Amino acid sequence: MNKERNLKFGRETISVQQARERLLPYIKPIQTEQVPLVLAFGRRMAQTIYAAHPVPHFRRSGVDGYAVRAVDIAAASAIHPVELEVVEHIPCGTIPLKRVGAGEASRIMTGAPVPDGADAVVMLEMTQTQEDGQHAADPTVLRGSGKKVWIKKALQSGNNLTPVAGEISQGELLLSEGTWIGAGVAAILATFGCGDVAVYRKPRVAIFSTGSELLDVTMELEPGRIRNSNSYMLAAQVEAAGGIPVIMPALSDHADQVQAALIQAFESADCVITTGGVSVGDYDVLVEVFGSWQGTLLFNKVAMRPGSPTSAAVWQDKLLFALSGNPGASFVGFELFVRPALESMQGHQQPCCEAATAFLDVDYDKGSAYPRYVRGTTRIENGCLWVRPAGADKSSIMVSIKDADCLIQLPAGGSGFRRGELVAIQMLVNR
Ligand SMILES: Nc1nc2c(c(=O)[nH]1)N[C@H]1C(S)=C(S)[C@@H](COP(=O)(O)OP(=O)(O)OC[C@H]3O[C@@H](n4cnc5c(N)ncnc54)[C@H](O)[C@@H]3O)O[C@H]1N2
Ligand code: MOO
Ligand SMILES: [Mg+2]
Repeated sequence: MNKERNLKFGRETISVQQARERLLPYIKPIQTEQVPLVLAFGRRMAQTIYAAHPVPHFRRSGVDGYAVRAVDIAAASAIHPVELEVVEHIPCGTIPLKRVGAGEASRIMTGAPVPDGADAVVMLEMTQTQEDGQHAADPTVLRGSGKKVWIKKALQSGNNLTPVAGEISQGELLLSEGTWIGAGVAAILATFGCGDVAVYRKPRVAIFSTGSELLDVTMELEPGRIRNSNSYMLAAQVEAAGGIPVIMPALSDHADQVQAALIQAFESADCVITTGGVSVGDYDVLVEVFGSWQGTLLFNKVAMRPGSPTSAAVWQDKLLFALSGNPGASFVGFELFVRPALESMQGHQQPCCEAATAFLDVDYDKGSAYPRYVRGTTRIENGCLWVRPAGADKSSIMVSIKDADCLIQLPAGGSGFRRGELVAIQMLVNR
């Protein structure tokens, strides 16, 4: 066997876990940048946020009603309402000027500061005033003080108000570095006045496809040729993982030219992906490239189906992922290796999400020498999660990828799996 064939066939098979471990030393947080809050959605925090003030920072009424002293209305009921004198009206955004004393109440709106002296707020519906019936027509009728209100319900001290720091204490750790900025995080950042946010820069990912059968997306079909779908599929995956995809021009068939093109791409890319050309075929150019790779080859065979020829290498501390050409294998290879790497670069602390379990919805008869990662579709029935293959799950099949919301992780060996068995699944962001 000549040297070249040795390279193609003499591959050391390692597990998915071992492959991830080999990648780890090269996955480093990317630079950070300040962006306006509205442009930070979907990015990851590059700063830690502690509460600069308590929330709420004033005792906040939870209802529209009357701020009272609970002790004054302890005997109140619908039959025996307790009469109080209204001393003030407190809309939201104002500061109460009067203390609520014995026998007194202040009319207050939801979200307004509860006045000193008061320790509960009675809902409007549990009260009655002389003007009830008029105020719908004239909302200013009750604005002043010196009116009476009758309270028809007793309350405990603290009812219907949130104390200072009832939600968040000053100094509390709110958002750790690496937190993904979604709706809830955006609300916290806005609450604490973070108009600009430090986030990790989006990694630029160059995507190359290989193979002289490939036509560009706008080209007419020709006999024996297909359109390049993997580059666009991978670009969508890169974007979903927070990166900036850059679809690169077609590579030539010559290993030295391919190596030069890849190395050049690293000048502006944080990471490079190739698809195709990693198996044992005559024209599998990446194999040849890795035979004379000027950087480090990390692995070139992983115990997994699909995508066993998935390879990875390093060029000057940056990662090159060489995914299989078969669309299913390319998709899965990205999810297992590239997505976690891109997310780690953006500060994600646990990018390899833990598997959940689901009941298998159909028999799955194929055993496998390697663990399988089957594209799956989940459904919930009576509160239980069921999963079935998204469609034909051969590595060469592209059309079922769109229906996958998870990868079903089937262990190696055995003669298949029966409907109703519990299987591990890894959720995807694919739909
Ligand atoms: N004799 C063997 N043959 C194969 C083996 C093996 O071990 N021995 N492994 C099989 C496995 S497993 C896989 S996976 C594939 C890997 O193939 P490559 O990574 O070398 O990819 P190509 O040969 O370039 O293409 C395979 C297939 O995918 C289509 N393809 C490639 N690029 C694209 C693209 N950008 N968009 C759409 N489709 C693409 C290509 O036309 C081929 O049909 O090898 C098996 N063979
Ligand atoms: O490694 Mo493959 O199983 O055809 O994708
Ligand atoms: Mg091939």
